[in-house]
Amino acid sequence: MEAGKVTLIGLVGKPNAGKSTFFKASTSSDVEIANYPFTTIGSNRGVAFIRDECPHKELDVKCDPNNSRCINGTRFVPVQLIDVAGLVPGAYKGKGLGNEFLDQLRQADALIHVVDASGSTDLKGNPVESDEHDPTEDIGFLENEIKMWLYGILNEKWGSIVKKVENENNKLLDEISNKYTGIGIKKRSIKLSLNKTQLDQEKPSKWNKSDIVEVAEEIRKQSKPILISANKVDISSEENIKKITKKHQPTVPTGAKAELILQKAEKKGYINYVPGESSFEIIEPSKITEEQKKGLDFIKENILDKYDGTGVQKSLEKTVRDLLNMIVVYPVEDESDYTNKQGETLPDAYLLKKGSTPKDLARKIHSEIADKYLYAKDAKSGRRISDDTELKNGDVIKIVSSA
Ligand SMILES: Nc1nc2c(ncn2[C@@H]2O[C@H](COP(=O)(O)OP(=O)(O)OP(=O)(O)O)[C@@H](O)[C@H]2O)c(=O)[nH]1
Repeated sequence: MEAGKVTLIGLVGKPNAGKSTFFKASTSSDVEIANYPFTTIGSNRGVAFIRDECPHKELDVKCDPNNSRCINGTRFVPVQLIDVAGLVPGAYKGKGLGNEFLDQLRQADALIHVVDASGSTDLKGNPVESDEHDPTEDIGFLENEIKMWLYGILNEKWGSIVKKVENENNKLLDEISNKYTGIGIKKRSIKLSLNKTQLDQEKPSKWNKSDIVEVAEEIRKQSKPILISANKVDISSEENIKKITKKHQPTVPTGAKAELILQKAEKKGYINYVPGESSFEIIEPSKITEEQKKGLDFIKENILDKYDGTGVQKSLEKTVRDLLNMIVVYPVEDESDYTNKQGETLPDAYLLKKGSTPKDLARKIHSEIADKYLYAKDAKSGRRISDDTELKNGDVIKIVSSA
């Protein structure tokens, strides 16, 4: 991921799986975070949030968040969500995945695949009798689409790749990286993928089609990891959820519609509810109708209690934390009181890859701060830390630079 770039999650799924519902439920919450200035970026782009325990509690200070929000000690750190439209099964065989689809796919760091776990819609999203369609079929097809798209890019130029490696002594890693630079796949991902396959990188002329496909699949896993959101849990059989979970990890059982209903009830002042939590509280029971009470009870019993929440927030957080391996770090300019130049306490929260060093954090803040980086301090202990220190989730760090 490039320095300074906001983490971008692509939302994909066949028509009718509940993608728009998931998108709306993740990006239009009316809880205080909604005042965030760029919650709606465009028709299909929005800001969603990852929760983290705000260090203000541990440090016993009052925070003034700038690039994020703090609600009752929970910091909501922004990520971008893009609703990737136009997924059609088998497209790669014919005219190829739609241009718009590919363009948005290129930008995404990871994907959440919203699957209709109830089996009530077929591969194209048309309604069928409940449970008639096997939802696990939907999973394989998306992975296959992306894999074959990546394979196609390599296969088209395979002859020249082989020549460059075997006749001109170029490295296979460099040659493959060149083919994928336009679609934003990092050399590091390709290196990991090639090593994983254990194919002979000096003799690509010996590779057959399935070897190239194997490499494409490894690159897919590294560069576009997928989380399955097994949606419509309220009308899905437990067996379907189990089948999907068995076929793909990670899978999160999700009730996107329930999440939206809870947020609406919160907006109307009927309940207290914060997205991601596994319970809500009815504010004034006399204000809601018997029907509404029944609906809320249904959500509590069949979704919140059973799956520990609606799964929308969990899907986003698992994608960022487990698939993208990210941590939250809090940079400050004055380590004695954890403030920036404006005197705001713990103003910013940044997402960084696990294994990031203080200099990576500097790069995320500003290229000039990175260029003129001198050293870093752990604000919690007040001690200077070495340049190769691996930052931890929740670290509060001061970067000293001559900028
Ligand atoms: N029972 C149930 N229905 C849901 C859930 N999430 C979405 N739906 C319904 O499924 C239908 C399709 O939802 P959308 O969010 O429009 O689906 P989509 O995937 O965006 O579909 P396209 O816009 O056609 O691509 C709607 O009637 C939703 O109300 C859920 O968790 N449970």
